[in-house]
Order: sequence, then structure tokens, then C-alpha cells
Amino acid sequence: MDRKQFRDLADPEVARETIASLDLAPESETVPLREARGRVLAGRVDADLDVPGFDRASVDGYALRAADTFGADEADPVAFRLVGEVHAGSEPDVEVGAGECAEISTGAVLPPGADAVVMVERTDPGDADEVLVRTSLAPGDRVMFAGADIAAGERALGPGTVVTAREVGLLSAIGVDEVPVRGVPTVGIVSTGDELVRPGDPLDSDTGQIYDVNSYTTATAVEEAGGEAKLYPHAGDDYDAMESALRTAAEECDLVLSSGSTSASAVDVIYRVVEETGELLLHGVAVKPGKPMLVGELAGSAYIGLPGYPVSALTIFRAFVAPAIRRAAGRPEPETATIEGRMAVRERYSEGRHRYMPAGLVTDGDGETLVYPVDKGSGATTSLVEADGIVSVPPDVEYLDSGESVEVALFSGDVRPPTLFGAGEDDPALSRLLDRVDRPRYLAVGSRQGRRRLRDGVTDVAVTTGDAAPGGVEFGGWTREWGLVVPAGNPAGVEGLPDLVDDDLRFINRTTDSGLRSTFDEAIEGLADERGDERRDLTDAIDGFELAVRAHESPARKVLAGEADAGLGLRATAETLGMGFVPCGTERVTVVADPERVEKPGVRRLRAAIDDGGTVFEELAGYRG
Ligand SMILES: Nc1nc2c(c(=O)[nH]1)N[C@H]1C(S)=C(S)[C@@H](COP(=O)(O)OP(=O)(O)OC[C@H]3O[C@@H](n4cnc5c(N)ncnc54)[C@H](O)[C@@H]3O)O[C@H]1N2
Ligand code: MOO
Repeated sequence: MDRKQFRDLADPEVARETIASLDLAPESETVPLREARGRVLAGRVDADLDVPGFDRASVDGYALRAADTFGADEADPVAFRLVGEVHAGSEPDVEVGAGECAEISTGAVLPPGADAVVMVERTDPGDADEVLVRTSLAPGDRVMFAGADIAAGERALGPGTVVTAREVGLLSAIGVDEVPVRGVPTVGIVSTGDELVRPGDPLDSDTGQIYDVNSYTTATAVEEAGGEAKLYPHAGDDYDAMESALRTAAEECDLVLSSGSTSASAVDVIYRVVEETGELLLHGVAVKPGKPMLVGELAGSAYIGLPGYPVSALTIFRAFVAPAIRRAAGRPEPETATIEGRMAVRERYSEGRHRYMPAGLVTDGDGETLVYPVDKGSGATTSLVEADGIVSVPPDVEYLDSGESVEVALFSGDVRPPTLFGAGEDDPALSRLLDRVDRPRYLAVGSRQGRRRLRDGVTDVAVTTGDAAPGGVEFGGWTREWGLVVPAGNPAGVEGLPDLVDDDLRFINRTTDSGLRSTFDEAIEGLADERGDERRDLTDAIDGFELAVRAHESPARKVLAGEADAGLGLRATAETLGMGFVPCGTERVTVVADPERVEKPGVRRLRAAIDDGGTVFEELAGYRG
């Protein structure tokens, strides 16, 4: 095989073969039995003694010769002479002859001469040192013979066995206190990028800093695949920093995984580091996401470069890297849990790359599984959390039709569709109500998108302001007070919407998908009518009218950060954040369900939660149930 493929995007199969050609399997080792849980046996373990090591009583009773019990039954017992006793853990000092018996406890060595044990319950005391036996026995009854569990020389466990409590049980029984196990591949993780900050450290968003998602995510995924993750400090975006980080990791690990710096920009130099420090075998694969991945070797260690975008990095990891780590660790490929479903919507894609499409599941009113694409882009960490699995779409498929049957490879076998799937307005009361539903999924995409997804038959419920979604079953709702969120104490003395137009105030708006934004637009429209102005004149006069942010607290937070004087928001938000509030009105939030899905358990639960309301509305300033 020609292992170098730089110019064109490689076929995914070629990428898989190239990764398979890397050697990342560590040496086997021996570990104490107490530390063997979860490890994979590297070789066969044979028993070198019999278990049990002696003929053993299985019950408390009397050891005797079975032949002497012939004809005994409840009505007609046979008398035996008691000649001694044997306890577990001691060597018998008695021999059992014809017509004799010895008292014996469970687990004790069968005394010489005896070949069976009668349970104490089937006996009675007789005269003096006599025992009456009220049942007939066959030789071997209530006795476990030496080697019956496992015999010396027998195969106990084979290579590849994953050690769990059961295996520890057998190994303990045969006296093994150390086991040969496959080495755990050590995987060094080097994230690249000047902008990265470890979670827990302070973040300066103004300078473009972001929390490092890939280091911990990849480390967790490595451990899930059976490797040992070793985190290195992230490397800056220059050649020397990357070279030194990769070199150190390569010296200490079986596999080095980097993330970032794989693509086309001037700082994406990692391929040169690999080329010059080791060998670059492949750069670029015809998959989406994850096109710019790299495969190579570095100072005797295997190397894979993941793209910087978290979704791309994790998708590539799952598709290409995890199988290689499992192989190196000697772990079996997990049963892929898959589920068939029909596409809820049509999805187009035609870039000629094999696509790993994150997909969510929802059940319709008949319990049938529907599949919808979740694509918030490779840079959105919520893409994978909001999805349930991946639909693999070959490069020649240009679209998946609505209603078309597809197969979803679930992220794990225990993934289930949510009991309730909703979309619409971002609202704090709704968040609290959803806490009362078991495993709901809710996408705060705004009223407009909420209506659309309910109409498309994707979601079970829509949560909207203004007009309720048409054609649905109304579950009721609540009102919330909206207005302008200003700094505490309202230093600019803002009194209402007219001040936004007339005064020199920096304002932050909500995106047009949000229902609150529609309410605001109507109020501006009303103000324009009142003044006999064009709406446009008013909006042009508002400094920041076009500055729109996505979620319900976002404008207030910008005000809090000193970036604006007033933000569109809710009284509840101002209260929570300890800010000032200028009321402009109330608006109604309505929950509407797909008529075919009102009987789904999660949907019924939400309806009950709305009816009940409890303290939810009382606890939120400006809310009424
Ligand atoms: N002109 C082109 N630009 C891009 C192309 C292209 O073909 N031509 N490909 C795009 C694709 S596809 C991908 S995928 C990315 C891959 O980019 P890099 O691997 O070079 O990654 P960076 O540029 O360093 O980062 C991309 C993005 O991800 C953020 N990032 C990086 N590391 C982390 C981390 N550890 N945790 C969280 N987020 C991280 C980074 O800040 C960037 O926003 O390139 C496209 N561009
Ligand atoms: O390959 Mo990029 O990963 O398409 O987003």
C-alpha cells in the first residue's frame, strides 16, 4: 500500500487501513489480582490444582456409606452408630465403617470410608450414640468430589477475557494472585491553539479565549475505549511549541492525539511538525465532519491529528480512533446499537464527502421512531449532546427524503428517545416545568422555529408567544412581564421604549426567531403609529436595534458587562441578576401539542405540570400562571 496520501482527500477506508497499520499496542504486563478488574487477559490461565482439593460435604449432616442406607425411609429409618465429627478446615480423625456415621459440617473433608452425606433434616437422634437415618442415599449424594469445580490442568480462562467479579472468583479459587494482562495503551493528548483555557481558569472572551473542550472530551473518550489518557498542557500556535509538545508526548505514549491546527490557515502548521519530526502518512479524508484529519508516526509512536472543532474531533475519534485503541487494548468492538427510523424532514447534502450526520430520535403518536438531523455546525458542542446517534450517509447520496427509512447508530446501547420533545421560546418558567418531566428534550430555538418544527411533525410541543401554533392542542400557558433590563439603580434614568429612540442609549436586542422580539417589534410599531412616524425611522434611531443575541438572559448579561445601557428582557431576569428593570408590558407564553402525541407520557406529564404550576410562577418575578 502506498501510505502517503496528501493531495486528494483520502477515502475513509484508506484512512482506516492507514490507522490500522500503526503500532499502538503496548507490552503486556502482570498485575495483582486485586488490580485486575476491567483488564484484558493476555494469555490463558490454567488451574494448577483441583477445586475443591478434596471430597467435600455440601450440607450439614452425617457422613456414611450410602449402601448402608438401603431401604431407609421416613417410616422405617436405619440406625447408625455415631463415631465422631469433622468440621470445615480440619483433617478428619475418624474413619467411617459399615453401619457407622460421623457428624459433618458443610465444606468439611469427607472422612475415609464414607461416600455420601445425609442432611441433618432427614435424621433423628436415636438411643445413646445412635443416629436414625430416614432416607436412602446413593454414593456421592451431598458430596462435591475433588476437582469437580475445576481440575488441575484444566483451562480456566482464555486470552481476551475481560476480568470482572466472576473471573476474579474463579482465579481466586485456583489461588492465582497475579494475572498476565494486555497493556493499556497510553494516549497523549495535546490540544493546540493560543485561545485555549482549561475549564476552571478565568476566561477573557474579549481576547477570543475559549475553554478547551477537546482535551477533557478526548481524554474521556480514550478512557471509554480502554486507553489511558495523559493530558499535556495545550500548545500555542507556533511551530516550536507544537514540536516540543508532540515530541514529549510521543516519547511517553503509545499514541499521540492532537487537536486543531489541521486546516488551511497559516498557523495550521502541525502537518509540517509531523513531516519533519516523524512521518506524515495521510492528511485529509473525504468525510464530514473531520476532513482535515492527519495520520502519521512520531518518534516511534503512532500519531493522529484531530480537527480543532469539537464535533469534528469527537466524530473522527469515534469513527477512526476508538476502534484502533480498542484493538490495541484487546477489547472487543461493542455491539453497535442501531435503530431504524423514518426521516422526519428532508435533508440535503451534496459535498461528495461521506457524512456522519448527528441525528436525534423522537417517537410519534403511534410509537414509531422518527429521525431528524441535528446540525448546529462543527463548532457547537451541543450538536452531539442534542443528538442520539449518527446516520452514516454515503458520498453519492444527495438527499434523504422526508419519510425515508434510515439507520441510526446510537451513541450507546442505553440511548432512548426523549419522553417529550419540544421546541420554541427560551423561558425560565418552562425550564422549571421541564424539570418535572423524565428525560425531556427541549430546543430553545424561539417561537418561530418552534411553530415550524411542530408543523413539520418533528416535535411533540411548541412553546410560543403571540399566536399559538395553529392546528395544535393548547395546554395553556402563563404571562410574563417584559421590558428593558438596565444596570442596578437605572443610572441613565430610562423610563420606557421612547427613551431608546430619543436618547443616546446603547441597546441590545433579541434575534428575530424569539417571541419576545416579536412583542418588542409590535410595541415599536405601536409607538410609530402613535407618533405618526415610519417604523423604520424609529428603529434606525435605536442604537443597537440590529445587535441581536440568542437567549433570554443574553441582552441583560451584556448590560451587566457594561457593553450596553439597556437590553430587551424579562423582569424575572433583571431580578435574578440584581439589575434594574423598566416595564413595557406583559406577553402570553402558550404551550401547544401535536394532537397525535398528547398521550405520550412525557407530554401528559408536561400538561399536568402546567396545570399544577405549583410555586413555579410565584417564584419568578413578573410571572402569572
Ligand atoms: N479556508 C479553510 N478553512 C477551513 C477549512 C478549509 O478547508 N478551508 N476547513 C474547515 C474545517 S472542515 C475544519 S474541521 C476546521 C479545522 O480546523 P483546525 O483543525 O485547523 O482547527 P483550528 O483552526 O485550530 O480550530 C478550529 C475551531 O475549533 C476551535 N478549537 C480548536 N481547538 C479547540 C479545543 N481544544 N476546544 C474547543 N475548541 C477548539 C478553534 O478555536 C476554532 O474555532 O477548519 C475549517 N476551516
Ligand atoms: O471537516 Mo470539518 O470537520 O467539516 O467541520
